[in-house]
Amino acid sequence: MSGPEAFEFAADPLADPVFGAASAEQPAAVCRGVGKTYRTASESVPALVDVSLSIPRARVTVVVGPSGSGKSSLLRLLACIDSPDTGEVLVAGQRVDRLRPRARRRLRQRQVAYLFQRPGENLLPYLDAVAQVRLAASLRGAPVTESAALDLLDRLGLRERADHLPGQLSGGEQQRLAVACGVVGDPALVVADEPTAELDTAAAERVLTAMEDLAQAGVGFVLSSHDPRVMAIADGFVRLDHGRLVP
Ligand SMILES: Nc1ncnc2c1ncn2[C@@H]1O[C@H](COP(=O)(O)OP(=O)(O)OP(=O)(O)O)[C@@H](O)[C@H]1O
Repeated sequence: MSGPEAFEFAADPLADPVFGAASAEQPAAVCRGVGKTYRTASESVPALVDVSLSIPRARVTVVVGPSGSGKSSLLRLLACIDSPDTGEVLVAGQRVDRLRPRARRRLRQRQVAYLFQRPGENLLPYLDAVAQVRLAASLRGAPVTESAALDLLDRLGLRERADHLPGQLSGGEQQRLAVACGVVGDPALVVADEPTAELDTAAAERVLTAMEDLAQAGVGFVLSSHDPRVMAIADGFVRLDHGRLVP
């Protein structure tokens, strides 16, 4: 069989290994029976219904589905930005839904990177590229030397831009820099909602190649997209429709 396959997410997520110390075999994230409903004054919108899945490390997972199917809601839960109403979310083996706000922030800081669609929103305007990478690593509790930060920028084709501020970089370069900041310090998970939405074809392809390459080091990438170029780098898919997983 050729091409990416759906992971066996829904089959038996409870059969994952015991979630103790972080390990390469441990999934980057797991959802078990997750439900999320948005309540407004006039209605309740069930955005996710009984979602069980596992996001592996060292792979690119792409969340697909029609508009309003719950993709962004799922990514926000995985990124520890939001909490489920029912069920469990584990990131790097820790039950996110049980953590107090401070511990949840710490887990998010150490184990999760969230990339916004607009490249510039991922970066601090007053730091050059190498300083952005070093700050991201320090915030993750895993400081890196200037030379290690430069090596990472080199892998992303940004070595010559190391002393540039975000405003001096193209959108594609900014997004690759954001990917560098996302993966430095070895988080479990990099979450990106429509990461190529603001990029032209060439820039999108370079960002995606970088993600594909860096995933091999062990981080789990989870992306949502309607973009066939993003789907082309997927190792596996999560398909949603009306908030439910579809096979
Ligand atoms: N803050 C909110 N309050 C009320 N309803 C919301 C809120 N956020 C999302 N929803 C609703 O929840 C459902 C899922 O939304 P979500 O943004 O997760 O879908 P999506 O698949 O990411 O959509 P798109 O592809 O259009 O970005 C939709 O019906 C949406 O209208």
